[in-house]
Amino acid sequence: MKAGFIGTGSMGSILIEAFIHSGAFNPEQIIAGNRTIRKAQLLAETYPGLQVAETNREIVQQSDIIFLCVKPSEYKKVIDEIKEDVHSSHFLISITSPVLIKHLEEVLPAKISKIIPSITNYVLSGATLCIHGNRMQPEDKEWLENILTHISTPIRVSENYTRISSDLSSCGPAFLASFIQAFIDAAVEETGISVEEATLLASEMTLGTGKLLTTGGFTPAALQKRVSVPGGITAEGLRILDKELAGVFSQVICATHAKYEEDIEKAEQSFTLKQ
Ligand SMILES: NC(=O)C1=CN([C@@H]2O[C@H](COP(=O)(O)OP(=O)(O)OC[C@H]3O[C@@H](n4cnc5c(N)ncnc54)[C@H](O)[C@@H]3O)[C@@H](O)[C@H]2O)C=CC1
Ligand SMILES: O=C(O)[C@@H]1CCC=N1
Repeated sequence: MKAGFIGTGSMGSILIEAFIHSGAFNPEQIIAGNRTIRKAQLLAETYPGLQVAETNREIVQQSDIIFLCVKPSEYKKVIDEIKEDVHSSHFLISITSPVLIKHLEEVLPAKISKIIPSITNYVLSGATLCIHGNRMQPEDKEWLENILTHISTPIRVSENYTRISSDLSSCGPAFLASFIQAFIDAAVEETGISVEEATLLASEMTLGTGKLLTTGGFTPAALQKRVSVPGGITAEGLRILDKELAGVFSQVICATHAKYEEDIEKAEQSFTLKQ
């Protein structure tokens, strides 16, 4: 089986590296291309055997499964370029949330799924959201999710919940890192602890907390309760957080959803304009 990657920017590269490191694909099974070809060539230098394509058509012609890893604004252009080479036996995997599966199915005969990866997949962790199109048979869904299991926990979501699921799973690492950054900055400013030491402590804490919330059997609420010794110190800090963060995540979600609606509209226009 050959896997093709159109776009080797941030997420395309992360997926390729994660698939290789996890053993899901060996470099010889991968063909990749990018508008700035140097980015794909760098991957080939790191992973000998990985084939660099000069054109997107070449990627499609040589692949069984194609990962489309460009931004939504580039989708229509890429699809117009490759559509004659896409067959009903191809698997086409889109990794972007605002391009709806129905639009892709209207213009391409392939079996189509949308998967939303996360930077956490780089360390073979976190979720990959799976939204399968109508042509994906039960065995196709299982096959694709088996591949994704090498790098993540595949989780099926409804397309209606793509944005909020992606906020939690894919934007989440950046949101959490922003929270941790603020904690570290305050620690340094208030106490004089070194940035390095504060960062190490916060990072180890984050890893451990992630384990407690996944394999450790804790819910977020149970975890707060367990750490907050009655009459103790944690409760003093949580009191401030509860007060100051009230409503913050509602604002975050409203902002991501507003941008998402804008992107969906632009993507829809690109698909309906010049058919
Ligand atoms: N970065 C992240 O954590 C996540 C990103 N995504 C989605 O992945 C998609 C790509 O995002 P990034 O990789 O972060 O963006 P990026 O800008 O780093 O990568 C996109 C790549 O596509 C290439 N490209 C553009 N037009 C092309 C064309 N016609 N042919 C071939 N290559 C072309 C660009 O040169 C660039 O390297 C976005 O839709 C984003 O929403 C999804 C989940 C997480
Ligand atoms: O910022 C973005 O648009 C992408 C979507 C999910 C994570 N990064």
